[in-house]
Amino acid sequence: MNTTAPVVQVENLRKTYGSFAAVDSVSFEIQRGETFALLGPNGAGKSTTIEILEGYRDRTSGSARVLGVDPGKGGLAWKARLGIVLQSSGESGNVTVREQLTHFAGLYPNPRKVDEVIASVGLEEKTGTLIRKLSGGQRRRVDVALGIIGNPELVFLDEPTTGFDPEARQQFWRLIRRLKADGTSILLTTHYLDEAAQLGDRAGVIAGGKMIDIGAIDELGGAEARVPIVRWRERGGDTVREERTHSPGTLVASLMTNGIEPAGLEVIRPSLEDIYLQLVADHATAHEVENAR
Ligand SMILES: Nc1ncnc2c1ncn2[C@@H]1O[C@H](COP(=O)(O)OP(=O)(O)OP(=O)(O)O)[C@@H](O)[C@H]1O
Repeated sequence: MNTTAPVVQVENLRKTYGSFAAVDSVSFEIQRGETFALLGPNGAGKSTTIEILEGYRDRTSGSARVLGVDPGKGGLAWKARLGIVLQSSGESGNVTVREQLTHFAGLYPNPRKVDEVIASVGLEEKTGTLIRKLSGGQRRRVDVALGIIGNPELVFLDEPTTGFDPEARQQFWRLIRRLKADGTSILLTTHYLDEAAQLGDRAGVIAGGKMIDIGAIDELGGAEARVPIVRWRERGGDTVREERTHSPGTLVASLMTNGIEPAGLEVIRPSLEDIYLQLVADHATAHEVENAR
């Protein structure tokens, strides 16, 4: 196993359906041990990209390597090194949680311990329950458990926490951090930007099949997108004032020297969600302008 080569290498990946490009010239890499979040609006091309990398979907053109192998040609030994949590689960079976996980553990050469995995997704109380009798969120936890039971080197998580309550989401984040600490590489898609910010090392934003930005989570959108906003009320007045500035301290100091005592002072840094929404909106505007030409 080459431990320095990227676990995922994608170059100019393209998937078309007739004249429609669902994925259009997408390139990115994921390094070993890295958590990479693929973000983007509904229909952007995230699942298509992931499904190509999982070997479930053919690509039209471009190159892809997953753990050094072309996913279109990956065999069983390659599949056993991957953990896959699909967007929608087919798990509604007439077997219990433990039976299902024990069955799947038996399919892998080096599985994790079933009880440990059940505990890590918080289903200890449900080990003997039929999967079809679980709630939607609990079933989703079974999907996640099935995705990691084989002790994979690389895990694909396609919207893993949809339907989780806040506590389950926190628990899931702890699980992902443990996987990360064990050196597992992760490709995650999520519509929860706080989830991407919590878990991701880097992220790529896809819109309309194209990668519109890629980078470290705390650098996405560039420095200008991260300028904080200072918001305050002038004492005695109701009007809320706000100003974008690179140096909030200097602004507040100058207000004070000018005799303005700012009440309810807040310094707001744009969240990943703010930055993401701006990126997607800018892309949509640019697209409209291009189409109008
Ligand atoms: N089999 C197919 N035939 C034609 N178009 C398809 C097919 N599968 C997907 N598409 C289209 O490709 C585009 C990308 O879909 P994809 O599922 O990759 O989006 P996504 O980013 O995962 O969206 P979501 O966030 O809603 O899951 C969509 O416009 C979708 O309608």
